[in-house]
Amino acid sequence: MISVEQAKKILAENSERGQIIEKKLGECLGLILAENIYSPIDVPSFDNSAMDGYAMNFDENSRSWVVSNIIQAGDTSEINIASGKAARIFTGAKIPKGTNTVIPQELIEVIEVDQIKYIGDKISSGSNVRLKGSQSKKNSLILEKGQIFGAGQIGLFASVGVSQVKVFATPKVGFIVTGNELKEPGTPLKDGEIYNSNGPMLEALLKESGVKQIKSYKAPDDKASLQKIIDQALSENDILLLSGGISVGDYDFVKDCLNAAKVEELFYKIKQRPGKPMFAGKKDKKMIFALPGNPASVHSCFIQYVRPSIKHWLGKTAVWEADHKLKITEDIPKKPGFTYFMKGRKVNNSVELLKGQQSFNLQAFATAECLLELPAESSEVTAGTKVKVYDL
Ligand SMILES: Nc1nc2c(c(=O)[nH]1)N[C@H]1C(S)=C(S)[C@@H](COP(=O)(O)OP(=O)(O)OC[C@H]3O[C@@H](n4cnc5c(N)ncnc54)[C@H](O)[C@@H]3O)O[C@H]1N2
Ligand code: MOO
Repeated sequence: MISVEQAKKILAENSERGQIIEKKLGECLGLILAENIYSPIDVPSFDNSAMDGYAMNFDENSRSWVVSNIIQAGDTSEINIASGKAARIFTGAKIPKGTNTVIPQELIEVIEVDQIKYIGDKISSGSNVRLKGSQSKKNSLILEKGQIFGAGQIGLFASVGVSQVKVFATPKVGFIVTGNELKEPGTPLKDGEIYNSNGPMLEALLKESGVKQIKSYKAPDDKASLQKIIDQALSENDILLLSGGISVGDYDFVKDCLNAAKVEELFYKIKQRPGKPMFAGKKDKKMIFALPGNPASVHSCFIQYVRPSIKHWLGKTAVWEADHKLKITEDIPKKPGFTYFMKGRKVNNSVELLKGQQSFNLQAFATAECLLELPAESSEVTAGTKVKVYDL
């Protein structure tokens, strides 16, 4: 049996990265940028007006002008404004030659149809002009690789005209739930049967982790059927998860079947609670995680081992570290020798333990915000001690 730290080290050394592929900007939400992006143009690409108003060559001594032109946003013609003249102009429209300033229309009095007068006192030369290149200079670095795509990044790239970028491909992930006792929610239960909660939970965890191609499989506790499904799922996916059947019972066939499928073992059994009998393996570049069937073990092991491996695949860095170190609000007794992962909630910059920590019990996950880690060596962790915290 290995420690949590050893298990994470082995996975960090063996995790794979997705291929670098080209994607249309509109398909990049949630993906990781795999190249530095330089602006192909100046943005704005021309000096333009920040206000609806009037453009003129402003100097402190002149306060009235004759309006000679009207310039709309999108007008591409070359317009020259003579000295003493002004142009009626609108937000986003190109600043015409011969002008350097825009006065908003609220500060202008129209004396006659084409005669205007400035009635304010705050305007100076250059006011309300958005200069060429003031957002992004041509050829300047606008985003470094490794950033995740959200609306902000997509908006920025669109503004400089980038329509296609290099990103890390997302993995195809399959998960197999094993167990004769499983029924789907929405169907009646016989005594001795339970609802399959791991399946829907794993699907949601995968989606939350940024996986887009997900296949689910179901296997009975029968070696030949399980073998067939494992072989099929291995051929169809980059990452394979299993729930259940990895412990020592007479019907726990997952490990034997993975061996038969030539999955190389990275580790089996971790000194942790919950999730002791977890298995991780590899076949070529495919990652395989067999998660102990108890639902809270599935969730906890996913957060500790599967999610970081997926994030690494997606191109993220520093995926194995805790998100915070926070004080616990109460004494927590524990047995030394095992790392504990416990469901908690953040309160005033500390973390509070939730009720219902058993590995069959999913209630705490409904209100949990994080997992807190109690170190293997300690026998009791006293209130006020800072512990590692992982956001859910
Ligand atoms: N003699 C021993 N027995 C057990 C040990 C041990 O060390 N020695 N370890 C225990 C621990 S810890 C865990 S965790 C479980 C892991 O067992 P398996 O991975 O073989 O899982 P199963 O036996 O198939 O199921 C365990 C439990 O979880 C329920 N389950 C399974 N799949 C689902 C699902 N999709 N949705 C909801 N619940 C599910 C299943 O009904 C069982 O109650 O082994 C302990 N035993
Ligand atoms: O450690 Mo096992 O994962 O249920 O309690």
